Amino acid sequence: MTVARTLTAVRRTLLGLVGLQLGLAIALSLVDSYRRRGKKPKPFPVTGPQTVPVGAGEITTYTFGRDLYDDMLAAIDGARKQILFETYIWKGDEIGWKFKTALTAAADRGVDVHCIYDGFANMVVSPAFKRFSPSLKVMRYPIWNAGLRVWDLRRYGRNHRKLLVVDEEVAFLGGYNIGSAYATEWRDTHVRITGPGVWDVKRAFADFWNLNRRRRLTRSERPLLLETASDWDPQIRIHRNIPRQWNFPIRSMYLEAINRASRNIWLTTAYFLPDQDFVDSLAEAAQRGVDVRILLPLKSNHIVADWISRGYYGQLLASGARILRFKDAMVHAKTATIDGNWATVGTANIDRLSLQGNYEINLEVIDPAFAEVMEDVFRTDETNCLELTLAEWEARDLNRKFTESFLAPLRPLL
Ligand SMILES: O=P(O)(O)OC[C@H](O)CO
Repeated sequence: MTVARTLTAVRRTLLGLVGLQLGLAIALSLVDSYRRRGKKPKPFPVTGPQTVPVGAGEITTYTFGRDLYDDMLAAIDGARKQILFETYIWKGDEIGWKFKTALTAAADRGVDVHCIYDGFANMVVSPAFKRFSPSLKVMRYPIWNAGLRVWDLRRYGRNHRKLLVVDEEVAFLGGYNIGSAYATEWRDTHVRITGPGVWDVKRAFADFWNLNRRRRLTRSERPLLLETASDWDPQIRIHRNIPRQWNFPIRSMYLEAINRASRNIWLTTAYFLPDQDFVDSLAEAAQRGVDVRILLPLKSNHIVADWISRGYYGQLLASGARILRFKDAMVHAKTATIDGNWATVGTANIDRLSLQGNYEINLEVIDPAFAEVMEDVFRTDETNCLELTLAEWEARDLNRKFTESFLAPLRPLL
């Protein structure tokens, strides 16, 4: 056989394998969505909004969408000067309309309202919903943002952030997208902050707006938010992934905190597809005696992500880490708390798309009172979890082991 024939055979085999993997992924998704038809998630335990003072401001933690949306809408209704609103998903349903109506009313009474939503995430939302009053300044982050620079990987990140800033006074950020199902059916975590941290969230919005605006500024126009902050709050940091600047601090933030943990790491994530270094850090923490708990959905809304995620369970369980699976509803939170001191709440999932691909925003807080709230939330979630033991994991059937291994090469895509 000539070299050329061998290369052709290898190429066909590889293409065939990739085709089979994608085919299996599609088949799993179709079967899963068929099985879910008409099924409603069950209620789950939640903690009410809890507020603690941190530095010169306060942080309120939300774990139930309806509580959060009520407070966000009240803040929009009370705005006097400016609203900055940014979301990955903005459904055209009852909750989506409530936000659209409140934002439009604010703009109509003279408030300066800026909105950003992601074009790709809202492709299925009706075009009528996506027509806005001219009183609102709206940016649809485009589906294709690379233009003719197809080779430029910095232009492929999605805008996955979810935030709201009202005047100088209050900022919200966290895992919640905007939609009716998230109000009651999904377990998620968001925070409301006051104090110097608000400026950082405002800066995050303004930088994205200025970086991605389509139209050049006229001579008389100024970029959004030229002024700088006057205060530093040592307990609070806002970290932003900015793919356009190839800047991904949220992964580093996690790794640094995990690597210095001495007592506990309690991590909650909707999708768990970390890189090997991330898994190693968690496993090493467990091996040095840290109480590592990873809380995930038993079944998320993306079944292929669940299958691929399972590929990491063996190493983690063998290291002593515990895996807790939230049952009967989707847990979509992106949070962690460490050693009763450190905590993060944000938009970044523990997967490649979030940690090395998309625009994201996470709050990092070093404060025992806030860490205690986050531990309280975690304990409440644990009451709705099934723990997966190493013995159970090792006893799973061959079909499952085969599917996990077969889908493993798709990991870098997610
Ligand atoms: O990308 P996230 O974390 O906001 O989750 C969104 C849902 O997966 C939509 O299907």
